[in-house]
Amino acid sequence: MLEQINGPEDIKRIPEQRLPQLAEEIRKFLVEKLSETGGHLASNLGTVELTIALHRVLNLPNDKLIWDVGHQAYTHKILTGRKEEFDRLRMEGGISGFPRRTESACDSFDTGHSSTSISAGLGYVQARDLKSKDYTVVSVIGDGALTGGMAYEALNNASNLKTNFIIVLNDNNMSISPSVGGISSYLAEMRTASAYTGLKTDVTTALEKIPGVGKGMVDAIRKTKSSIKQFVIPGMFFENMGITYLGPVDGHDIKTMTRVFQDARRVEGPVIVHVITQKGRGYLPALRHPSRFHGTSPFEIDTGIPKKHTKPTWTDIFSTVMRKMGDREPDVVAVTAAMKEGVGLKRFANMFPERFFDVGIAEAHAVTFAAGLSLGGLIPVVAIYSTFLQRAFDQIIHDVCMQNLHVVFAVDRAGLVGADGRTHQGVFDLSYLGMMPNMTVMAPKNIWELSDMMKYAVHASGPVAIRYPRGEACDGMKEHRERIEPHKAEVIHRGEKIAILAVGNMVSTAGEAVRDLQRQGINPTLVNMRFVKPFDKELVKELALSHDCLITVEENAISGGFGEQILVYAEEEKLKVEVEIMAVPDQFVSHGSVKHQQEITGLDTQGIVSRILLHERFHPKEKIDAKECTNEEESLSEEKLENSKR
Ligand SMILES: Cc1ncc(C[n+]2csc(CCOP(=O)(O)OP(=O)(O)O)c2C)c(N)n1
Ligand SMILES: CC(=O)[C@@H](O)[C@H](O)COP(=O)(O)O
Ligand SMILES: [Mg+2]
Repeated sequence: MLEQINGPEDIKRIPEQRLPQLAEEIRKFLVEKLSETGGHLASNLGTVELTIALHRVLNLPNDKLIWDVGHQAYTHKILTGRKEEFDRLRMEGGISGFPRRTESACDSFDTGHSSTSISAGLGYVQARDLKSKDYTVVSVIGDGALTGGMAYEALNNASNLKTNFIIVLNDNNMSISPSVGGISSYLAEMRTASAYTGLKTDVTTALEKIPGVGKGMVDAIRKTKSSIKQFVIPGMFFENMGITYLGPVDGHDIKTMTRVFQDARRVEGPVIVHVITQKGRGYLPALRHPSRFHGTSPFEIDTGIPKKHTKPTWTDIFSTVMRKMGDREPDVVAVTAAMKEGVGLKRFANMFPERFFDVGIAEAHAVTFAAGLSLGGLIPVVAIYSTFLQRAFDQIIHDVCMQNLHVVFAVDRAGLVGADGRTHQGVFDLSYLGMMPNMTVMAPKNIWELSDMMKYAVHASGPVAIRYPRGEACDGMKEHRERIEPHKAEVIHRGEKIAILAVGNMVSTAGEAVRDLQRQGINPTLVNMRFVKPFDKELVKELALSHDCLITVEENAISGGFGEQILVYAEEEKLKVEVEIMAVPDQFVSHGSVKHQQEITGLDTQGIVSRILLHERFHPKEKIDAKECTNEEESLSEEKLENSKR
């Protein structure tokens, strides 16, 4: 039946009784495709029927369907004519793992970060009404995403709306790990309440329909604040805010959901449809281990076991350091914003549950909460992905840096992240952290340095951030393990004329480039900066005197990054040295492998070599005389060329 689905209208042509079979075909398709490509499997297995029901009711692309986070929109992509693209899901040139307006007219809003869907949907609604347009707006938000503050700001704002706005709460009782906090308990209570009373749709609406009893009784119930009434009427929290509540509805029953969505379209005002789904449904390994299959690498279908065994990641090293730190440092506590597994705090959480805090998808709160922990005498280690820490920009400045509080930021996934693409690139942290007074920013070159930096950070004072990338950790350069001294860089190799100032993971890449260049008779100096802020000014000054050119290399946006700091410093100090910056150009970098992303941004070994070879004056004399130099510029791809011209 799946072959009949090639565009948004096709789902409406399938007879209703055949839809459950279609749902199973879609699940099989997803498991097969993702076993090869990897991707967000568990959430997508849970939203197959929900998506079918929504597509039966809505008219896309006229109606607007907004997926929160967007990691659960694979069935939506299949139903809107993109199933043939799944072989290249999240690969360079292939479809994104998230909704993209440039990919399809049926994608109404680009997502990737959590808890934005209600705000965006409400914006669409207000624009629709002001411009007298006629379309339905639906925001689909998960119970995990509903732990994010933005969702409440938007609900608060939506509550006095007089026209239709549908919010579907996709409740699978899971974030990446089990959902945490009060809202999770509240939703659990609603599920229990409905099971107890046997009520499957809106109680207040149902009562209103009873002649002679309805409205008065509903008003009385609405005014009552007793916990008994809360128990009897699921959704009272929303109803009290002026948002009609429908549900809970079985999120795998297409027929009932279709009916409820049709009802929801008739509500004049905001309406929440509470849908209960199962994360990982239909594939046993994902059902048993929904966190592990939240985002998966390619796996064997029979067992669910990953196809490729990887070396320890930077996150694994951080995880081990934190576990050991937990034993030795009783004041160290760990904070995550719903990413216990992702940031490697699971073992710490198991060993020191009272010193571990999962605050939900609430990065801004996590940081201010850590400020309080610090003032209370603890040493909080806040582990958040670089891209999500952007959410807490103001909190880091206002609540941590301004009070110069000792908070350690473990900034994971810093740099190019690969398959998640533009929404998740961690390429801004050196810029946004580097601009904050009092902040120390460090980046390790290898696993031992990450461990040493963590120890240094925990014993330091003031805010300290350590940034490290996604993926396999560098276990080379073990012989270079100088003690970490405040703000001091480490000279890896003394050469001449050119000095490469490399940051974090770029040190090993630059090391390879140096070896390559040495074979060509060029012998650059290589420095592991270690501290991006404050950086080693003494050394930079000394290198400026002894070299013609300083080349900075960082996996961060060019704007406001490390290179720009060096440039400004060189100007301020009137250093007679050329400064060149190698960094991520001023553009969003799409999904693909990290290797590809490094290539197109010029941040791979070859990119560094080519950049240095562009300077003919640094070539060995005999080579220039013999005119043996190849014109590297010609052999560069257009993208690389753009990059090297910067
Ligand atoms: C701001 C932000 N923080 C963290 C994440 C990482 N993240 C992606 S999905 C997810 C869990 C979402 O849970 P839910 O909305 O319930 O969807 P489910 O995975 O259960 O389908 C998290 C924490 C994110 N995308 N954005
Ligand atoms: C959708 C989302 O934001 C997360 O699931 C993210 O994709 C995880 O990324 P990692 O695979 O790097 O942990
Ligand atoms: Mg969920």
